[in-house]
Amino acid sequence: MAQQQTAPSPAELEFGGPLGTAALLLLLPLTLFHLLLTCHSGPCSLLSLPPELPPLSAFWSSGALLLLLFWLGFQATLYLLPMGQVTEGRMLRDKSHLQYPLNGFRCLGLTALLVGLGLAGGLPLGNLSEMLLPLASAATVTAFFLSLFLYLKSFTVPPSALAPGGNSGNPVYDFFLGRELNPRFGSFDLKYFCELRPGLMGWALINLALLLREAERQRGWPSLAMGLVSAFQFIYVADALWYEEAVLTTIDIIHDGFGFMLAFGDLVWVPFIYSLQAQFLLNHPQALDLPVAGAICLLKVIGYVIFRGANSQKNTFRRNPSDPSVAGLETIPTATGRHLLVSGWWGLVRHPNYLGDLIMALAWSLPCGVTHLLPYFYFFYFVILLVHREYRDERQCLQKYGLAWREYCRRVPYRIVPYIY
Ligand SMILES: NC(=O)C1=CN([C@@H]2O[C@H](COP(=O)(O)OP(=O)(O)OC[C@H]3O[C@@H](n4cnc5c(N)ncnc54)[C@H](OP(=O)(O)O)[C@@H]3O)[C@@H](O)[C@H]2O)C=CC1
Ligand SMILES: CC(C)CCC[C@@H](C)[C@H]1CC=C2C3=C(CC[C@@]21C)[C@@]1(C)CC[C@H](O)C(C)(C)[C@@H]1CC3
Repeated sequence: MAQQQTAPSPAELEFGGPLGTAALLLLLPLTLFHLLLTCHSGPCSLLSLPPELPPLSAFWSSGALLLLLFWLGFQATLYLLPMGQVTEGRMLRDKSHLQYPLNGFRCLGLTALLVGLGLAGGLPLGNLSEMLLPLASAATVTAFFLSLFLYLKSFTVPPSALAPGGNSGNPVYDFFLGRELNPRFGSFDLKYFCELRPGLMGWALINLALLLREAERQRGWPSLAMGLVSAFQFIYVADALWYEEAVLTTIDIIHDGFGFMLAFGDLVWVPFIYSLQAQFLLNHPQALDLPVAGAICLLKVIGYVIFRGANSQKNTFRRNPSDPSVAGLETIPTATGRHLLVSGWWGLVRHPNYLGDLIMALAWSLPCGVTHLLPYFYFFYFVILLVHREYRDERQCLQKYGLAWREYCRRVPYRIVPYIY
């Protein structure tokens, strides 16, 4: 029988409960626009207001909204193309499994091909770099309406389809966290689509537009710093789509509902905030020596090896514990029948994937030099996000695995950074 979903108690509410989430609903868009404006201002000071505000008309254009809707429709069409394999997600509370298409990398390839053809045909992609403000407004409005739709839709599904944490009964809190775990139209999975497609590829496209604009301004090649930032971040996007299946064992897919947090995160925060380093470099060019660039590349490789190794190891183990690549690892049995890895990457710290991601985040900021704080915004935000995420995950794992989780914490005492945290 399907297990009934009970509302979390006030002590279990996350992000500061209704008040905290109400504040975030306002603060997240404000931070976004503050950063976009600051990045384009001369002083580019993270801690003071941009010296002059553009007219209100600079924040909105119907052209930007149309472009955004076209992009979403285009990516949705690619998502629906019957290419590649289909895989099964984790067992749900009603004992069923959902099917997910694994065509993300091919969609990236097709998108790259069409953009390449467009550029060869004279597509002025660099112009996108001057449309970021109205595009970000259009994406914010879209994310808001999508979240409202998701919130209303969640009242039409059975309790077994709700996320463990998003049904407190408080409308603001539930709107923010998301009530339904896997909202779908037929086989079209809205959360899985948004998590990996329009935002991630949009981020890579914005970076490319900024790089092209910089190259145009310099009448030739982009700077080394811009080249490194764009290449590092493109690798991150391509990696996410190549290992698309691994997203099915992340917290976003297995635990969090689809609400404003993820809709805004996926469609707005990722493309417009994660491209801040490239935006900064277009407006504040930085010279980079080759040896420094080499050291930054090494840091990126170290981060990537840890990030990819840890995520793939956990994903393979969760999908097939007898796979030869993970079968020899030491594990702890839990009362749920699932085991916890206690050697390999997951024996180093309790969140080795966060460690690798943080190292990469630093490597994305360093090419921007050390004269400004703004390019490091992503790194500082990411430390806060991942520390908080780790804390949330620990709480959930303690609930899921009880004594076995305590034993894991005893055997692997550090959370993210060995011997430090
Ligand atoms: N760039 C960005 O903005 C962001 C990137 N990320 C990245 O996304 C990736 C996924 O992160 P996230 O979803 O937060 O968390 P994880 O992928 O680490 O998933 C956590 C889950 O993994 C399982 N798990 C934990 N420990 C073990 C163990 N020892 N053995 C086996 N399974 C274990 C548990 O689920 P269960 O036991 O139920 O399987 C736990 O709930 C990370 O690399 C992170 O850095 C995350 C957030 C933002
Ligand atoms: C601003 C809000 C308070 C928080 C928003 C958080 C979101 C931006 C992130 C939550 C988890 C994410 C993941 C990725 C992107 C950022 C968000 C949506 C991810 C798709 C990036 C690429 C990785 O390879 C991944 C492991 C697939 C990531 C999964 C989690």
